[in-house]
Amino acid sequence: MPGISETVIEPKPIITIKNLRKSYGNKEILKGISFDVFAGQVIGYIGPNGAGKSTTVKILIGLLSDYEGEIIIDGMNLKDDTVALKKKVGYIPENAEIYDVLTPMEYLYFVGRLYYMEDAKIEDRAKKMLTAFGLFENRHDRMDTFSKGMRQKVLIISGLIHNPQIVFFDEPLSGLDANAVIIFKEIMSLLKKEGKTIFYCSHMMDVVEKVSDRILLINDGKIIADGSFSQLKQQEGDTLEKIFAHLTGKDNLSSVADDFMDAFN
Ligand SMILES: Nc1ncnc2c1ncn2[C@@H]1O[C@H](COP(=O)(O)OP(=O)(O)OP(=O)(O)O)[C@@H](O)[C@H]1O
Repeated sequence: MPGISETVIEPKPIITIKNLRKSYGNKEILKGISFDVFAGQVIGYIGPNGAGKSTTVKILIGLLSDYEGEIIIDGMNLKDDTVALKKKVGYIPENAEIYDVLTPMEYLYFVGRLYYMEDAKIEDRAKKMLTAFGLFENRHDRMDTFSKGMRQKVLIISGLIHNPQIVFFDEPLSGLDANAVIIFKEIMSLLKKEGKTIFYCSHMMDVVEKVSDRILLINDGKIIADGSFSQLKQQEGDTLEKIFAHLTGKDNLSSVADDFMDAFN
């Protein structure tokens, strides 16, 4: 209608990272990273080995505090390190030190209580989640008798049990069997439907391609690509694997394999 101006509401970022730098000793790992993440986005965070993915995630969840730059999560400065902020965030690492003398139920009680959850809620969620992953029968077995994949499932549950708003997955599929990977992908899309923000680091390009709204590629401590899979595809190549190889300067991977095999000659 003429004369009436529409107010455009800009989406507010749930995570803002400004000029993030991190060094180990003299070696600079993150070289000034800046980006916003918006509520409900599924971010695929990819990059070569040693690029700085886990370092970024460890900073964002408050595990590493000696960084430069500014990080705001849901309006709170990460440096303030509040309990309120911790409750909003879930973290699922690749291989965590799990207290494996405990049983899954004991461990999940331990984790749930750290988030001030009520015991009845912990019991209910733990049982349902263990059942979904086929571990209900093992709920009172010590985890030092578990396979790698069984432990990883408990780890996934422990990162989600408090129903966090923002979830960081760092290569969470490590050791999971094919069925568990399917369940995991389904869980990811259900978490997304619930409006969770997901930050997902992985080398499994096919999964990243499918689940991410937006892909960030980090190489040598800098973000070198940022866009949806279809945007990256238009610019760089037809599969995420090829885009990854191209942008990280590794278009000649088969000759690298030839060089490796040459060692036998
Ligand atoms: N505690 C540490 N002390 C010294 N250097 C470290 C430490 N942790 C990581 N690094 C170094 O920081 C760099 C980035 O490591 P990071 O684990 O963030 O990489 P990544 O992208 O997650 O790699 P990957 O895909 O192999 O898991 C690597 O060179 C690694 O050696």
